[in-house]
Amino acid sequence: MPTKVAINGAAGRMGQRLVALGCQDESLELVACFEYTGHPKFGKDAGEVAGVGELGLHLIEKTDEPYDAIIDFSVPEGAHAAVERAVAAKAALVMATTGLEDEHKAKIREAANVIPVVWAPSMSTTVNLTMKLCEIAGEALKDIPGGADVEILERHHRFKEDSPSGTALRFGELIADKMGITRHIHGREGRPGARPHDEIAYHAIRTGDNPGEHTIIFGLLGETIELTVRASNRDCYASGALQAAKFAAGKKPGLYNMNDVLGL
Ligand SMILES: NC(=O)C1=CN([C@@H]2O[C@H](COP(=O)(O)OP(=O)(O)OC[C@H]3O[C@@H](n4cnc5c(N)ncnc54)[C@H](OP(=O)(O)O)[C@@H]3O)[C@@H](O)[C@H]2O)C=CC1
Ligand SMILES: O=C(O)C1=N[C@H](C(=O)O)C[C@H](O)C1
Repeated sequence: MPTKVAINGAAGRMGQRLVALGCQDESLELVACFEYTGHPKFGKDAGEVAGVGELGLHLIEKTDEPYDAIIDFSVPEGAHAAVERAVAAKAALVMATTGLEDEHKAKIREAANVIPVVWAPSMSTTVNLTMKLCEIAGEALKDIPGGADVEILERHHRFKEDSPSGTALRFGELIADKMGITRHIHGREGRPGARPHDEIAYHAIRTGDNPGEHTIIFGLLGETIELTVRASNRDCYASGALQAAKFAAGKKPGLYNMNDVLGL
């Protein structure tokens, strides 16, 4: 039986790619495409909005159709609504929206007591693999004589609303955990003085239509290692999210991440 999937934020940049890839995947069935009522494309056919032709699925706010999983790529308020929908439908939730406030995060954790939730700031295989590599680097360099300076650069399209990216923050958390770092700073200006080793600095670049890239620098005295991961388009995130929906549907309640989905 195909996994029945609903998409929240279906008219957005990511929502459109989920519709486009989802309608070609025989192992799943798109059953609902949600947007809020005031959206300029509300009521239109989601396939036409996504540029793949009419699918007979309209951008709606409510449905009586049952679904096994809901995927959310929207905004914090939309994510909040998706959690409520998932719990009410007893469906799995794939949470991809970033820039969430603490109250939204608490709501997701609470939902994981009653439904399966896959929650990750990046659904990309190569990003999640790079996170593993950074954990290895952090562990290996944590006590290196002279210290290793960690700087995280991220580059995204001009329309992105949250900074730094959720992915950059996750890279920082994972590395900080391995290296025992507690100070996180965002950019530098003025005369901050010599750089202490026990800090991670984030730099967010916004330019053009970049679908997302991250560079993690470990700077030593005399040598440097940099790990870069770059999306060529959004399909790496969309296909990861569809895979996560199939993974989570029917699983027992709990919080899962993309390592669980990808077997990393
Ligand atoms: N985890 C991952 O792998 C990835 C995560 N993301 C994250 O996903 C999110 C969406 O990104 P992107 O698609 O580029 O953004 P878009 O702004 O293109 O899409 C978001 C969509 O959600 C709509 N929306 C706004 N409010 C609601 C609501 N209450 N309910 C339902 N839909 C709503 C928006 O409408 P309107 O335009 O009118 O506001 C828009 O159509 C971001 O947080 C981004 O960081 C992105 C890529 C990968
Ligand atoms: O907004 C985006 O585009 C992206 N957002 C996610 C993030 O904030 O980490 C993931 C990806 O980098 C694309």
